[in-house]
Amino acid sequence: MREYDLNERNIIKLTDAHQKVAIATNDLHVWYGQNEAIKGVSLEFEKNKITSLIGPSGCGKSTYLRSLNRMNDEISGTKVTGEIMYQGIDINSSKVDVYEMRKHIGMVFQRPNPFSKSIYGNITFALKQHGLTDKQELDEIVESSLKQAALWDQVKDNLHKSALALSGGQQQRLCIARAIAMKPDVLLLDEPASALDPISTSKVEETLINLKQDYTIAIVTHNMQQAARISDYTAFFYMGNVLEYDETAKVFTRPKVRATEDYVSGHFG
Ligand SMILES: Nc1ncnc2c1ncn2[C@@H]1O[C@H](COP(=O)(O)OP(=O)(O)OP(=O)(O)O)[C@@H](O)[C@H]1O
Repeated sequence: MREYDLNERNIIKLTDAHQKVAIATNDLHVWYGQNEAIKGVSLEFEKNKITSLIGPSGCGKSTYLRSLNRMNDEISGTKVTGEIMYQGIDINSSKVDVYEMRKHIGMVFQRPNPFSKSIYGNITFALKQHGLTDKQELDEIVESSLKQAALWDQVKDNLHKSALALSGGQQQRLCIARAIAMKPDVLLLDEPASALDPISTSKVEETLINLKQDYTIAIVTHNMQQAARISDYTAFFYMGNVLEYDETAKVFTRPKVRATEDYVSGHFG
C-alpha cells in the first residue's frame, strides 16, 4: 500500500463567498468515541451546484455528509467540533433547533426508505407534522415535488396507493420528492443510486441535475463516472481529511494531488 502525503493538498476557496456559499464547514472534527473520523475539514459548497464527495471506503464521506445536518447527533458517543456555517449561523451550536434546521438542510439516504404509507402520505407526513393542514396546499406541494423529482407522470393516477409498491428507482425519487417537499435549500444525498439499476440511476442523475436550479446538492458517491457526469465540484476524502477540492473537470483530468490522481484513475493503494 502506497503512503500518501496528507499535507499535499489542493483545496479551492470560493470567491465572493457571501453570494456564493450555501453551507460551509470550518475545521470540522468528528469522533466516534476515540476514533477521529473527520480530522479538521474546511469546505465550502457553492449555491445551486452539485458537489460530489468521493474517496475510498471508511475515509469519512458519510460521516462528513451526515454532520452537515447534524445526523451524527443521533449516534451516541459522537463528538463534533468546528463550525458548520449556514446563512451566517453556526448550526453546530447547541442553541440551534435541529428539527427546524433540517427543514432547510434535507437528506436522502442510500437505500430508498419510504414510509409504509401511500405516495401522497409519504410526501405530506412531515408537512402535516409541521402544522400544514390545508388540503389544496398539500395537493399542490405533492404535485410540484413529484414533478421536480421526475415522478409525477408515473404516479399521478396512483397517489393513494402504497409507496412500497413502487420500483426501487421510483421509491428513491419519491424519497427525493419527500425531502424537497419541505423546500430545503440544501439537499444531502448519501449514495442515492447505489442500490439502483442503470436506468433508474440515470433517472436519479437527471433529476439531480434539474434540481440544482433550486437547490444546493452534496452527494456521496463511489461511482466515479457519476461524479464526473453530474457534479460541478468534487472533494476527495482520504483518512478523515480532504486532500483535494476543485472543479470536477479538474479533479478528474488534472488532479494536483497524487492520491487523487491514483484514486480517480483506479490505481489507488
Ligand atoms: N455509526 C458509527 N459508529 C462508529 N463508528 C462509525 C460509525 N459510522 C462510521 N464510523 C467509522 O467512521 C469512519 C468513517 O466512516 P464513514 O462511513 O464515514 O466512511 P465512508 O467514507 O462514508 O465509507 P464508505 O464509503 O464505506 O461508506 C470509519 O472508521 C467508520 O468505521
